[in-house]
Amino acid sequence: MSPILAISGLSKQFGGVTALAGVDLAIEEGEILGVVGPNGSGKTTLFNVVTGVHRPSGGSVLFRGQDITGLKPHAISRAGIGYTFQQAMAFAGLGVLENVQIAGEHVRARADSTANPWPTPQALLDFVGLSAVANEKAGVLPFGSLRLLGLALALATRPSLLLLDEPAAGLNDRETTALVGLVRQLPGHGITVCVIDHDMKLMQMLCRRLAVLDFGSKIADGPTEAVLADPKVLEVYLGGDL
Ligand SMILES: Nc1ncnc2c1ncn2[C@@H]1O[C@H](COP(=O)(O)OP(=O)(O)OP(=O)(O)O)[C@@H](O)[C@H]1O
Repeated sequence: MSPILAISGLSKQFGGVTALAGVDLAIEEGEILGVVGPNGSGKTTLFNVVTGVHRPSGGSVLFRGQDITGLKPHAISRAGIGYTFQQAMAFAGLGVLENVQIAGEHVRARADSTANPWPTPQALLDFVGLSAVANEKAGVLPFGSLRLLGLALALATRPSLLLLDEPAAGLNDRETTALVGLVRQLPGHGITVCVIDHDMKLMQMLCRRLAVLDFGSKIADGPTEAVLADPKVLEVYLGGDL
């Protein structure tokens, strides 16, 4: 089967800084792929280029065979790629349920008419465990709940590929376990996942495959345990948190 996302030779320069130096990466339909690498290795830039936040300096991104390179974020979202940010992006003054309603409002009627696992905003809140605070203002939610709301907002756009940027940053162990439980269910609902995180325990729990970036280049890509034992990867993390 062809990959849901095929990234080829992707590069991005910021002035004299090479954030991505010709990355090839395929994300297979139905998998949870992890992307790791030291600070500044290009992980967030990779997501930002795929989602249209930044235009690449070179290379291409194919989503289900369609060239989406350099399209605007709204067009990429409409094509079916969702994204959660490191900072939760809810409207603080609006209710939790209202936020989910708004996020789902501009979703195109899907041509493939696949069943929606969460046909209402309320069903999405049930899924992420925030029903009890549906009518609270988003701005009063504790940090962990705000992250879950971020996940609900991304799912409300009905993505078939979801990119998660450090979804567990700042969460306690209980919240992280809850998040892992939710993310693991996504492939069963037809949603492929690609996740960036520094927490290798989290990545081992979530991902069967890891890709490793270093200075904007992919230095490893394969089964999680093999990648974490790869001397090239160990060297990059020497003295780090592996
Ligand atoms: N908007 C920007 N303008 C200039 N340089 C940038 C910009 N965004 C990223 N960079 C640079 O590109 C390189 C890659 O950054 P990026 O944020 O993608 O790394 P990262 O792997 O996500 O890091 P972290 O793990 O710390 O989040 C870094 O050298 C960074 O300083």
